[in-house]
Amino acid sequence: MIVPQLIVVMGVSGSGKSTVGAALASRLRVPFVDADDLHPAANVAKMAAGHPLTDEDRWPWLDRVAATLAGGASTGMVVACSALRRVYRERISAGAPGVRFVELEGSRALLEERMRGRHDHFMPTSLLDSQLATLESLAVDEPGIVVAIDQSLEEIVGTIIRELRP
Ligand SMILES: Nc1ncnc2c1ncn2[C@@H]1O[C@H](COP(=O)(O)OP(=O)(O)OP(=O)(O)O)[C@@H](O)[C@H]1O
Ligand SMILES: O=C(O)[C@H](O)[C@@H](O)[C@H](O)[C@H](O)CO
Repeated sequence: MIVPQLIVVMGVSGSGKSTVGAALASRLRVPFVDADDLHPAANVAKMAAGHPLTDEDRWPWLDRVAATLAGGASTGMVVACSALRRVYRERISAGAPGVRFVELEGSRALLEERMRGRHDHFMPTSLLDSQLATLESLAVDEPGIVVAIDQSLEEIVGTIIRELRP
């Protein structure tokens, strides 16, 4: 029997959440949602203007993320969502029981290079330091895995599928 999986691909801006999340969903044949598309317009405008989001900005958005995941419980779903702090992940897990997290981890230099390499994205590279300061890496008692981003997309997706086998 195929057990539907709920997976959040998380990490700071530029870590590859959207790219890895879409490829993972395609391999697993489940829907993919980018949490960037669930932000209220005000959040996107704030980030685009170079201001980091606050917890208050993020709570309603995290609840939308959780509700979206809960809606995918019968099919399985992959969502790309920064989920930077442990309390954010707990909020998502409360609304979408059974969700597991894949943290994409890389050096600051590589993250900056990848952010600078894209030209069609609202997120300014100047926000990378606040993203890193806010990040609480996945703890050993949280459900999920940490994957290094200094490898090919195929390697990253292969590792996730192997290690998160239901
Ligand atoms: N494994 C990889 N190898 C090489 N390039 C990669 C890899 N993963 C992602 N990239 C590239 O790095 C850039 C950042 O990736 P992506 O936009 O998916 O990150 P993100 O975490 O979704 O960012 P944001 O949170 O700002 O939306 C993109 O240009 C993407 O094509
Ligand atoms: O929690 C946050 O600060 C935001 O979700 C950001 O992480 C952005 O949405 C994303 O990284 C840019 O695409």
